[in-house]
Amino acid sequence: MTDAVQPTSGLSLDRVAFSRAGRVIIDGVDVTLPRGAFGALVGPNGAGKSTLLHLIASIERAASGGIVFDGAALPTMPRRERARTVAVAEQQSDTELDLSVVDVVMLGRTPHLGAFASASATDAAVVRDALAAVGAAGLAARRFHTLSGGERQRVTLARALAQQPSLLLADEPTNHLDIRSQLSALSLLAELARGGLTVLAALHDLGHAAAYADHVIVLAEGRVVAAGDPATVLTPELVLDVYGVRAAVLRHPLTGRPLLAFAEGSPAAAETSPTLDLESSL
Ligand SMILES: Nc1ncnc2c1ncn2[C@@H]1O[C@H](COP(=O)(O)OP(=O)(O)OP(=O)(O)O)[C@@H](O)[C@H]1O
Repeated sequence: MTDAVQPTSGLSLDRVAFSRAGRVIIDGVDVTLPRGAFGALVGPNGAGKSTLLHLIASIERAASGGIVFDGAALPTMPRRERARTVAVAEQQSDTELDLSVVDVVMLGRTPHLGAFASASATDAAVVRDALAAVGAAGLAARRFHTLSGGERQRVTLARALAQQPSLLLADEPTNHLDIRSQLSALSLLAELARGGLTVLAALHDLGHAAAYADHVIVLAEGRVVAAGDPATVLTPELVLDVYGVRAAVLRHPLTGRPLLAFAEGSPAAAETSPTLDLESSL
């Protein structure tokens, strides 16, 4: 099941394909994500999530297919314009950068600076706001390479936010974060999406996708096997098919959103893993 509706604005991928060393990694992927939506890209290890984000950001070039954002083809967009449009927060940030945190986040302002122009008070304010948004204001004066994994993750997200993009791609933005920071990062992304930013985040945690995303895209072996709203897509059958894991889908007692519980087991046992309403199951 894939979305058939083409949005007038937002992200649209049309039969995107990519191979590496003769092996097909992305195999005719269609994606539709309206502007201001928080999309979660999920799928098993090696499914092609990071590769797809790289193709959208033009870090790598698709062999074929269309990648369009707000009506403009991203791969052929002038580099500087693309850098003002799309930002990527990667999971593996440059750990050896011997720069202060403020300078790392200021790198996000590069596409907005004139040639040879130095950062303005506005740039400094954007950097400050980005650090505050990710809860990292207190790290501003630190050297980036001295930060912990979770601190780097937040600063990397701040650098992407400082770019003030219209499309934010985040590769496992909760990796390395403690539970409170995971939830803050996800609610920040959801809030930014409500403000009009289009967000596509590769997430491993299906529970996070269910709890925060407007739209879930499931990738397996380089293909989209399901896409749509979390409650429709994240079913026990889908989880079993794609991950080989039994799942029960409950209703979160605090938020009303889907809540997934997992168990290893045989497909036969999965027949007893229905979609449940937590309140009715208690
Ligand atoms: N540099 C490379 N050379 C050869 N194959 C690669 C390279 N990078 C990735 N691949 C392969 O491409 C496929 C997709 O990888 P990708 O990193 O996009 O998957 P992913 O869904 O992000 O995985 P994970 O959840 O493990 O991060 C995998 O089979 C991987 O082994």
